[in-house]
Amino acid sequence: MYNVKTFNAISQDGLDKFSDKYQINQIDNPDAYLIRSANMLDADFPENLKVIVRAGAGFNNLPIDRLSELGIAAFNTPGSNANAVKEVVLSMIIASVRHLFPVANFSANNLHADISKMKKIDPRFKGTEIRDKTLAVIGLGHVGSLVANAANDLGMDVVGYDPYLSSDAAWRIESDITRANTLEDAIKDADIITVHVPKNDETTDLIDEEAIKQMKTGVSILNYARLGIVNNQAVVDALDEGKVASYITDFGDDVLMNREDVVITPHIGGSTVEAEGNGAVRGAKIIQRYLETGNLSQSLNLPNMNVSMHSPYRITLIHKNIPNMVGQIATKAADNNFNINQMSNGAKGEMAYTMVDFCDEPTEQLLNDLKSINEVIRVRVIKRK
Ligand SMILES: NC(=O)c1ccc[n+]([C@@H]2O[C@H](COP(=O)([O-])OP(=O)(O)OC[C@H]3O[C@@H](n4cnc5c(N)ncnc54)[C@H](O)[C@@H]3O)[C@@H](O)[C@H]2O)c1
Ligand SMILES: O=C(O)CC[C@@H](O)C(=O)O
Repeated sequence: MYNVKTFNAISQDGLDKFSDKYQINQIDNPDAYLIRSANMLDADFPENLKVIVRAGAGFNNLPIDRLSELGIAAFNTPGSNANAVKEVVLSMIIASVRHLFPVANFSANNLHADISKMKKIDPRFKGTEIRDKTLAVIGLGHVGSLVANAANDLGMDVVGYDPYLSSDAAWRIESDITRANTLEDAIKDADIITVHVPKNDETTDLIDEEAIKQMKTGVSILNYARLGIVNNQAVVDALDEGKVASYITDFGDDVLMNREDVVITPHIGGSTVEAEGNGAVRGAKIIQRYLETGNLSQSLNLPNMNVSMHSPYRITLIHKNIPNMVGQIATKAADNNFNINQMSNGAKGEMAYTMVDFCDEPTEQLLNDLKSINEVIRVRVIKRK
């Protein structure tokens, strides 16, 4: 029996995907965590924990280096909620240029007023169209590429910026979208700018005072990525100066409160029934595959590995990516008189992962010998079903 602990509200669609070999939230020392936005940066992880899946895209709530040191495989589910974010971002762009929030507030507060007269005297009620306006999309991954394509289809002139664009993402982007070589090139002529990058050291304050200086007066900025990618104080100063017209974000902050030129949503970009279902289902599949076969793909800290299990026993080893690990592992097997049926190894950054398949059941002696190899972090035995 495997044990899974969940954090946050995990969609039942995902929980239903676990087979009857899994117990959910029954014990405190589980094999797997399935989480959403729960902050794990300072968490203590139970000794038995082997895998943690963040159902969603952003993984800045996971201490990836520490998880690697503990031999815990980490995953996210990028793309599972990208369509949800695309839809809310496009809604917000249109709501912004048509001033729909102040207009709706006005109507709600003036039920008995003569609205047609107010329409003539209040210039806020005349919006603009998005067609032929320039949209800069910063980050063209799962979310950014969908936003860029959809805005392009609605007649916007779209400029994308992503210095690390993957070839998969490049294929997804419509050919008439302009690709900028620098952030400045992307934002300088934009009427609207939307950020879709991960939060990390490089992207913290990506949109700061200097970046705002390079923008056109009257620009609108959207941040549905993470708090801190846009420097909120710089935006507030630019709103006060009239340089920025509006700021729309999924991440509240004291400096943004009580302003008519700011719209805040409470981190709901990926909160749709479909998106939460997608993330939880993917999470449940990742956990079962990793626990039952050792195979994995697109982990945040370990290499891809996909080898069918033809032998009755498999040992998986998480270790440092240094010379002669495979040699030492093979030698320990030979010293214990174990014949290797299959052996695979891969590396990702400083981490490496080796899977060794045997006909015979691994002995305590073999396992202890493997654990004793310097820089081996975790040794696990999997028995074929
Ligand atoms: N509001 C929400 O609920 C919500 C939902 C989903 C995602 N997000 C956030 O949006 C981010 C993007 O999600 P995604 O699914 O598109 O992720 P993704 O990994 O598919 O795409 C991120 C893209 O950003 C690019 N990038 C990285 N650094 C960059 C930089 N300095 N300048 C320009 N581009 C850069 C990458 O090359 C990649 O193509 C997530 O990391 C997450 O923080 C928020
Ligand atoms: O899990 C959530 O509610 C938000 C997810 C979103 O921020 C993400 O990064 O995928």
